[in-house]
Amino acid sequence: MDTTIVTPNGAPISSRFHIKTTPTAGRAVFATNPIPKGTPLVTAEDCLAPVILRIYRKEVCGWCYAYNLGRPMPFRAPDIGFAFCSTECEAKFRSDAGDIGVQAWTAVELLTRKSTRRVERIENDILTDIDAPRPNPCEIQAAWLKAELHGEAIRLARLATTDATKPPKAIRKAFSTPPAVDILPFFLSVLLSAHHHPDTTTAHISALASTQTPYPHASDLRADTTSYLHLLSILPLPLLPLLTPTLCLNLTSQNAHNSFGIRSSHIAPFQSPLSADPDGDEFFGYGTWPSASYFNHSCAPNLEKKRVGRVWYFSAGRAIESHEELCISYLGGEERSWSLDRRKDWLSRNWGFECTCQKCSAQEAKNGLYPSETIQQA
Ligand SMILES: C[S@@+](CC[C@H](N)C(=O)[O-])C[C@H]1O[C@@H](n2cnc3c(N)ncnc32)[C@H](O)[C@@H]1O
Repeated sequence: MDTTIVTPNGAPISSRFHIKTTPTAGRAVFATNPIPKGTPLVTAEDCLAPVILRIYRKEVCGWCYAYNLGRPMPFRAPDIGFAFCSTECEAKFRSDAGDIGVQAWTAVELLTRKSTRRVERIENDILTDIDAPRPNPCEIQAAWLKAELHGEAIRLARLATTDATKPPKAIRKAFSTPPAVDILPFFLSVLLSAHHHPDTTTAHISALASTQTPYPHASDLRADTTSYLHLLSILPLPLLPLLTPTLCLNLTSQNAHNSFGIRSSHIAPFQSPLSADPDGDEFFGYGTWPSASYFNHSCAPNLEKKRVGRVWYFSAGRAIESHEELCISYLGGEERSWSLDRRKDWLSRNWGFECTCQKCSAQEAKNGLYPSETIQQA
């Protein structure tokens, strides 16, 4: 077994564990010494590319992701299209975005609101596409090349100072397709992070595991290229040099392997968020935390994870031996009790990998010996 120790950009550093390459599951985190149950291991505060789905924007705080069982958040910010649980959260959002970020969110909100009625067309698009094969790397490259050429025309049009009352042709052509309302914020939040933290953002994203075929359907690829063109058409000019097809494609490729769901967590009144279930049912968005992205999945995880606001906490769920791999579960709630076949199928379809965790490997070995009995119990 390959035992090379690696230190990817943005990965956590600790005396309790290190990151090594594995033969079957990319890089993984291993204990360097025995770890007692309950030991805190990683606190991930580096929330990157958070997306709160548009349909939840009024119910979920745009900064700390608080959720009050579907009731609207008390502080609405219609200019930027978010709602907040407190004025402090709104102030933190605005300060993190900076003036240029607030301008950018306002531009995205205007575009999204103007075109909400046309969004139905996107949904129909997805339905027609559902049985089509995943776009392959050549198709992906061709689509982005086409977008890049169209994008060049938009950049030139925006740089040319003109008094024309009508938007230039390249921009009108981009707007002939309705906006992908949940992709625009995904690209924009990373773009702002890259603008404010140029040294770390792209380095941390590029270090993450990625895939060459991140788009489940051709409509997902179209949504990305369209969002690129829409953002080029509306964002403040100083952000445009950072917005490139490479950035967008890298983001989507890495997101497919590293995003954490932002869920309701079933926080009942008076329940401490630390004791809530982080995989609670309601899925209202997702985000990437690079420092939390090196834990592989296990169907019998030895780590527990909790999200409190924008921070994920990872701790030992049981006593862990030296050299043991530290794993979380990518399955939520009841999915953890599914059969071996159902778990494997779900992980393969949603995450794109064949699970090689110890529990699955042991069950498969057993099934090889006694197939019909053990599949029922898995
Ligand atoms: C969040 S990343 C984990 C770190 C990753 N192994 C790396 O090299 O950066 C998730 C990816 O790791 C791999 N992975 C995680 N758990 C796995 C498992 N149980 N079996 C096989 N591959 C796994 C898959 O490629 C998955 O998409």
